[in-house]
Amino acid sequence: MDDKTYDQHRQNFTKLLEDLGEKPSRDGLVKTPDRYLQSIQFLTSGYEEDIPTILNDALFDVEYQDMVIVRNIEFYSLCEHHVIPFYGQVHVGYIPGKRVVGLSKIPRLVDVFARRLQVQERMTNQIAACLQEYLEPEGVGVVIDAYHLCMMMRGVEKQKSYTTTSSMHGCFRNVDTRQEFLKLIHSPRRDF
Ligand SMILES: Nc1nc2c(ncn2[C@@H]2O[C@H](COP(=O)(O)OP(=O)(O)OP(=O)(O)O)[C@@H](O)[C@H]2O)c(=O)[nH]1
Ligand SMILES: [Zn+2]
Repeated sequence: MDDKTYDQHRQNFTKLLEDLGEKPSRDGLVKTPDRYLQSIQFLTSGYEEDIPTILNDALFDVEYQDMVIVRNIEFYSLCEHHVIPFYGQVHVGYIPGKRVVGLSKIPRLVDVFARRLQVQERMTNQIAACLQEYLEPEGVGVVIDAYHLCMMMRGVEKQKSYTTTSSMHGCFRNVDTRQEFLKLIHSPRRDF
């Protein structure tokens, strides 16, 4: 964003604070428009990310034909309807074709799709489709459990309900593979 545009947003946000009944010139609020703009830029930085750069050649030829699962990947995203956070955990599984991906790249991809204005279903599909495209695995499964603050601190105000979405590609659409994946991601955490 260029300086002129940034300044315009700062003025608009200051006006919004004023219209909400605040005094933007008071101590605690003087820097708030800047803090807000920097924070919203970070929270939507996923648009700018380049997936090939993130994968950074971390695709390795390894002979392994069974399921790889990275579970409990925490994320924070923003609901596109209310611009209020939704947050939770992503569970990713895949069965490699010719190659495996560097494990850390999976949470990095999750953040690419989380740091945008999102709906949970789209985010789930985007993570699965991205892994399917770059890894060309036998199959991939993504499950997301998330709390939506727009359903908690406003709106229906339900504190305990959370939303689960899933996206299955390739062999993860087979009943047995899907069941194995779901069983593993829901099994209790083991100490080791
Ligand atoms: N499917 C889906 N819906 C979402 C997600 N995040 C928020 N929503 C819903 O988007 C809907 C927007 O509905 P509207 O009726 O236009 O908005 P609203 O009047 O603020 O709705 P309430 O939240 O019911 O007060 C709400 O039902 C939200 O719960 C999401 O990730 N996926
Ligand atoms: Zn919402």
